[in-house]
Amino acid sequence: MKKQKLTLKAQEISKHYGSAAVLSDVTIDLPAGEWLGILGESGSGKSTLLRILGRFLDADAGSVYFKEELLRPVSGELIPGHEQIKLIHQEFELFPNQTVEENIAYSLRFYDPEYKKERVAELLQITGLEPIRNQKAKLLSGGEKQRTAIAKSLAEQPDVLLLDEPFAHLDNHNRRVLADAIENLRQEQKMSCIFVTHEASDALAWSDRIAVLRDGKIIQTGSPQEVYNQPVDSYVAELTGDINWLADSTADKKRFIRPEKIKRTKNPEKSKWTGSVDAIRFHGNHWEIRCVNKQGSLAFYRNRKDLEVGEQVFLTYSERDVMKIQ
Ligand SMILES: Nc1ncnc2c1ncn2[C@@H]1O[C@H](COP(=O)(O)OP(=O)(O)OP(=O)(O)O)[C@@H](O)[C@H]1O
Repeated sequence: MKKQKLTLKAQEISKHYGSAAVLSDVTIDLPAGEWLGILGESGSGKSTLLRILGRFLDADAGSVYFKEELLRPVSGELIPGHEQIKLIHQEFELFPNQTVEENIAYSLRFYDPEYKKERVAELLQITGLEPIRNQKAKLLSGGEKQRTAIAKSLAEQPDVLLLDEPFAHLDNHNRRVLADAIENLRQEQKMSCIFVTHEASDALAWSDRIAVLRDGKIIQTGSPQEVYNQPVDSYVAELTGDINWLADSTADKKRFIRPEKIKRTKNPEKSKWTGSVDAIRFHGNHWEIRCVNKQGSLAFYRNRKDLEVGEQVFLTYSERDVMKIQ
């Protein structure tokens, strides 16, 4: 195992709002350079956790360390936050009447003008904002605001970036552009990042490691592949993708399989599941075929539409791909 120092460490963080527990004993390790995705449903406590990590909110119990330094409580301080940990809120906090370039340059107002100019140009390029550098912030789309806020927060090269739902409310085009900007950041800026999301596909695509947050508790941490292929329970299995419960599941041993692991066979002797097509749905890059028999239903994917509703199908899968949860 690689010996690596942590940039950020949160230890046994708990937080209540009134009598409601929002976070319970949350422990998070962020090694230098890692992108950690926190995946959880709406209301699971993601934003609260980010605000505690960014020093905008105090936990009721637990500690946050930045490179071995225990962070002081934030309440009572005039300016919350931390110089090396930048939190980008969902509201972005840009100056509406200033241009993209002016918003970014503001973060560097105490720097040498020559350096400021170079750094702003670099940030505009990394985040793909160069073509709209002179656009006023109030006229930007959601995705452009998001990228400007990221560029502004990166200006002083913080060690840790905290992103609250970076892809929320973006159309496909803006998601693509932001994704390219993030890829550039990962490669060129070498910073650590914690981002929270309720979209499994974003967490799976962008994280080195994922922590699944459910009702304020971390219930699984692992690589995207581990969380997807070896979920600790049916909640994580269903949160991270489509699943088919197999009819031989029992109360104390549930068995399920992802639709992409199921194959069609023309040979009835090789079939593990026989039924008829009940519905066909087009998803752009694949077709979802939903089949039924007396025991239940099963969905699988095809990359072309070679079946009709009502048609009989023989399906097979490898026992290796069946996931089992006690
Ligand atoms: N200032 C507050 N006072 C009281 N309750 C709050 C406060 N802030 C958040 N909550 C509650 O705490 C819970 C967790 O909120 P939080 O915003 O951290 O969740 P989230 O996972 O980020 O949700 P979303 O994905 O919808 O933004 C929610 O039930 C929310 O209503």
